[in-house]
Amino acid sequence: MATSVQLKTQSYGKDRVRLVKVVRHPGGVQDLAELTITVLLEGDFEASYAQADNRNVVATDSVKNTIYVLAKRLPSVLPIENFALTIGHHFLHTYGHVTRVHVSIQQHPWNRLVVDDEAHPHAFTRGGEWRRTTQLTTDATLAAAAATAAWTARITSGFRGVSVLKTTGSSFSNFLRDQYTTLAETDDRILSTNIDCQWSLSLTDPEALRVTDFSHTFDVVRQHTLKLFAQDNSASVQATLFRMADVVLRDCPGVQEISYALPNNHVFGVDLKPFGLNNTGANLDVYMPISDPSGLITATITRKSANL
Ligand SMILES: O=c1[nH]c(=O)c2[nH]c(=O)[nH]c2[nH]1
Repeated sequence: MATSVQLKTQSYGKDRVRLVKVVRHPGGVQDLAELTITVLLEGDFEASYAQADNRNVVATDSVKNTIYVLAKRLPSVLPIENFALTIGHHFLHTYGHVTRVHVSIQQHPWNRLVVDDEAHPHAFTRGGEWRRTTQLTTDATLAAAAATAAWTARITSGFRGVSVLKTTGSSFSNFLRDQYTTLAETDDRILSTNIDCQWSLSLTDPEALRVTDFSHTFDVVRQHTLKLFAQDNSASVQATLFRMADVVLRDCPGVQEISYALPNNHVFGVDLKPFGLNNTGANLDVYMPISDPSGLITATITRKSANL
């Protein structure tokens, strides 16, 4: 039967693969990594959609198994960027009909428990709900075009869900006022957000990827972001976001561009006038956090190209 439709794009694989890897050092100290992983494949899979022909389909169950096998073979799954590179490399090279692999990894924080002032060798406490993240896309067609490189990859690093709040040092005024505006200007408010930050590194070849210290960059970007949040005399979430990006791009020459998504989790002063209480201005100290809706400020900041 002739058909007038065709597959435009596809990717498939396994989502939310959960993995814990323990590294046991001589002497009894053990390390722990907990990851959630997504692997999606692109390539010659049209027949599985259009002709119900599964011969080229690597079962998503096999994709999941492969992740565990690769984790077993490696001494460590950290840093997650290197594990993503191993996974991407594996699928691209094992299956000739796979032309592109997307790998996304989240690392859930576990900190060593401190017992009687000493770091415990094998007990941990969950370090909150934030996650370190990486996204990798590796592409065989690009590699073939480059001819010299065995393969190539685009990789981003980041973190999501880092919850921060400051009780002063934030204002919001001089914004557009029209018939829809009810918000009062403020020169002192609570600023609360969950930082979502992703950056890309300028990596040109597999060797650059291999020697990059992803964890050092992660530490520096996170520290700069949190320090700027605390110290900035914020005129708006937008202005603070831009300053965060500016300080990272100034101090990390390898970072090509950086994106933030910052919800503005509103925490408004409560009107206590009906109770004869002054809860405004210098007397404001009782607030009500609003769960929904929040503002959401997103931006990508990049380097100006040299010839601009
Ligand atoms: O920092 C802010 N930026 C906005 O765009 C905005 N809009 C709003 O209602 N409050 C705020 N705060």
